[in-house]
Amino acid sequence: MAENKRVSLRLAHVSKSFEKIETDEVTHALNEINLTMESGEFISLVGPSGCGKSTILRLVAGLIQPTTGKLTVDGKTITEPSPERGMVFQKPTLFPWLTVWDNIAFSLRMQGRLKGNKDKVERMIKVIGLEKFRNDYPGQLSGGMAQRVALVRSLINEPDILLLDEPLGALDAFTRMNMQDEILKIWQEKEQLAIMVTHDVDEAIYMGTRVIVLDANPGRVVADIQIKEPFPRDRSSDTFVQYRNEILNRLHFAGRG
Ligand SMILES: Nc1ncnc2c1ncn2[C@@H]1O[C@H](COP(=O)(O)OP(=O)(O)OP(=O)(O)O)[C@@H](O)[C@H]1O
Repeated sequence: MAENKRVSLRLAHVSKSFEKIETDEVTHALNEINLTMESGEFISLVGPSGCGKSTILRLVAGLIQPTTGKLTVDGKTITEPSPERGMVFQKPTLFPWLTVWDNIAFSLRMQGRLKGNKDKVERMIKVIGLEKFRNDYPGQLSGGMAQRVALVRSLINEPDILLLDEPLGALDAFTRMNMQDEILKIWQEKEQLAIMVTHDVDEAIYMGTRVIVLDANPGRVVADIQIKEPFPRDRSSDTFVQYRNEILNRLHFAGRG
């Protein structure tokens, strides 16, 4: 596979408010977020419900615009979605009328790039171990299988920035751990910038090179912790437990508002 372009993502003084038209009520989803993230980093975003984690991903994806402040990739303002920033949602969003193979191949076909790239589709199917299911439809797959398809469907575009919104939230513990390793394998190979929202502190530490803790009302960063452990991480090591305690502590204080 081709090397990804190295990028630098910057959020400068980013705030985002949502206004309810019926009640004039304003939610300050994010307030004054200042962050710089680089290719090769795996960023885990954790924090209490409503602290703006998904809003950060949607801003980076270009699905919404900040109320004030700026998001830039290599100095260029993000104004709209781009295949260079791929998003994977918690609920797998597959086309029910297309087979596994066609779902994965969809974006290549739309861009007229499928011819000559069919081996890429094959490789992705192999990575997720669904060779025998290539001709099945999403309705015939388990939740974990569908999520794997959704993941590689996004990865096939080789995005410079991979946005993961609780991609493993709906999976059972065993599938979830396997998927964590699969995502890490692909990320390590591509050295892209990955930003993942998770509610699971162990997952955040197991996968992240950096864990960012947010608090709500208004959404803001309360801790930015580098995880300096080599991969693969040992969930029961002393250092891992120390990181877990530190992050749980921050979350506890965050939760108290
Ligand atoms: N389109 C919208 N319209 C109005 N309010 C919104 C909208 N999107 C998000 N919000 C509000 O902004 C705040 C942050 O939402 P967001 O989904 O980013 O939080 P989160 O940290 O991802 O939460 P959770 O962990 O529960 O998924 C919440 O109070 C939410 O209700």
